[in-house]
Amino acid sequence: MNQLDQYRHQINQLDAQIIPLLEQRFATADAIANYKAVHDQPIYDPQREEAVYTRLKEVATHQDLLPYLSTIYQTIMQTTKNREQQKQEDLNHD
Ligand SMILES: C=C(O[C@@H]1C=C(C(=O)O)C=C[C@H]1O)C(=O)O
Repeated sequence: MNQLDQYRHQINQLDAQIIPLLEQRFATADAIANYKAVHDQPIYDPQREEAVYTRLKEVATHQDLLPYLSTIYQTIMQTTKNREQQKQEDLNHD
């Protein structure tokens, strides 16, 4: 294996850890969306999203990566909300 292949192997292994964690995050967001539906609460919670960004700053060990991590979290949270919205619409149309 040349150096490039070794690095890519390392990325594959990291992705194999990240993907199941993202799957768990979506599953937990499903549970939250169900709770919110039962308790008549909106899917979007800006205060909670601010708290997620604050925690990101606390947890990140490479502060120079924060803008990039923030972009990733924007996408994760937007995707989560889109998915939960879609699931609710599907349920309402059944
Ligand atoms: C999952 C939630 O719902 C939405 C999605 C969030 C997320 O993906 O972290 C955060 C806040 C909400 O806009 C939640 O309220 O915790």
